[in-house]
Amino acid sequence: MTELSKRIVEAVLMSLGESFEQKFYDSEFRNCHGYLRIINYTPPKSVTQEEVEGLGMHTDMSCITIVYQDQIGGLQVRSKEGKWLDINPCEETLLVNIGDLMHAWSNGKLRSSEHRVVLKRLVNRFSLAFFWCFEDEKAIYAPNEVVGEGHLRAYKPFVCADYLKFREISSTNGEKKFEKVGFTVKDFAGTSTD
Ligand SMILES: O=C(O)CCC(=O)C(=O)O
Ligand SMILES: [Fe+2]
Repeated sequence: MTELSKRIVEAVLMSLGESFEQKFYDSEFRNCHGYLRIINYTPPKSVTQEEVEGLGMHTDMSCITIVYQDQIGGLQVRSKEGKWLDINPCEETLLVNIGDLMHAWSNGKLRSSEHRVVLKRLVNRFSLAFFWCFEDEKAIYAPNEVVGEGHLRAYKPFVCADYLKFREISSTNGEKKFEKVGFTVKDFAGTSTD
């Protein structure tokens, strides 16, 4: 997974600018680390509504997240226009989400994916999510070349661990957030109020 994450980050950097993977991989992403979350969703015994919340709407606190979901499906990603799109399970296919850390580092050029899990069937669902993150002590500051001439800086510099702490403290503690994303890096370090 480590090797795959590195390759994906390099590809993502290439998408931001010519030779950006050579310019920025070693200096910025060399000390990234990952952790794997194994999630088992047990549905309620009976449901009255069509869709049951499996995992509330959120953004990931990672640079990228690699997700495997089983054949049950249920993962949804929100489009820029606010429409929920089903990510249908596909054999031997992994999904990559951009997370908040990459969002801030890229000055918002790469959008942190807003996603959730809905349980549409009364069966167990299983997924694996591998979070690839900056080291805790890293100061996240979009390089000038990434921001680009004539563009405003959308995020103040911040230390990774401080953002993780902020999310922990401001998490909604079980409150329903199916339709609300909760706090993100915009609330923590955004320079504008929109
Ligand atoms: O279970 C899934 O498909 C997604 C899990 C997820 O988004 C997360 O753990 O952050
Ligand atoms: Fe997630």
